Amino acid sequence: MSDAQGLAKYSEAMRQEIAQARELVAQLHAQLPRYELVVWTAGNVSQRVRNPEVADGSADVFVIKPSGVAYEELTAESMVVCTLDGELIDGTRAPSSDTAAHAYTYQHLAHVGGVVHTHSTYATAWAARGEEIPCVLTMMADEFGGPIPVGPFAIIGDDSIGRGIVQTLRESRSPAVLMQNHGPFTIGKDARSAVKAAVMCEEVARTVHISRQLGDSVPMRSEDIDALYARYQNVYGQ
Ligand SMILES: O=C(CO)[C@@H](O)[C@H](O)COP(=O)(O)O
Repeated sequence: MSDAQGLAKYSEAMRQEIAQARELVAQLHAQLPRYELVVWTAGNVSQRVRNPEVADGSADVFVIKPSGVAYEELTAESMVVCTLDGELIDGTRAPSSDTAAHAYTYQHLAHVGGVVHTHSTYATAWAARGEEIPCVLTMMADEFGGPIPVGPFAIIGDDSIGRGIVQTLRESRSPAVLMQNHGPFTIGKDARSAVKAAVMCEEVARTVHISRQLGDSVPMRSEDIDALYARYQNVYGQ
């Protein structure tokens, strides 16, 4: 299942980048069950591969998992390659059912290099309530720069989910959005960063939920959130 030309129209350098992305995306998929962010075949990870021959990014592609394949069966070879229009250009199976959402996000957020979707329990419980996760932890200020916002309810099948992701994240520093009644989508400079955001999103969703059972959380000052975010994003681990 590929278009007539497949990857032949891309440079050798880009084909090597795509091969490396297949290896990486296959490995990163294993992190979703490892951190208990998905069950069965739910969830997906993708990474953009930029085409240096077209500066506006319109000729970029991305690597994503095939739809409905068990995590233990995912390999680099089984990963599929799509255009930013969501069209399959190389792969032996149909791409993820969330391909349109990933594609729309890459099309409209040029800085995004990786997208992840999970159904992690606590973050999805907040999504079921349509309630953003308030920024009441320094860990949230570090990673999300504020609350984790809720995106609109959208049914899979067209650009709706992608539009909801983009319109929500454009208004937030957060790399995670809780799509109402569905679950979290995360973005990053690459797929590994987006997977990290998905792991941290579930962690804080759980902690803040538990805190809520014990009483009211103590709000954080915006200036403290800003300072923590700036430190973590620009200094930590450098
Ligand atoms: O929530 C959804 C559908 O929006 C996905 O997480 C599916 O559960 C996984 O679909 P594939 O990536 O296997 O097509």
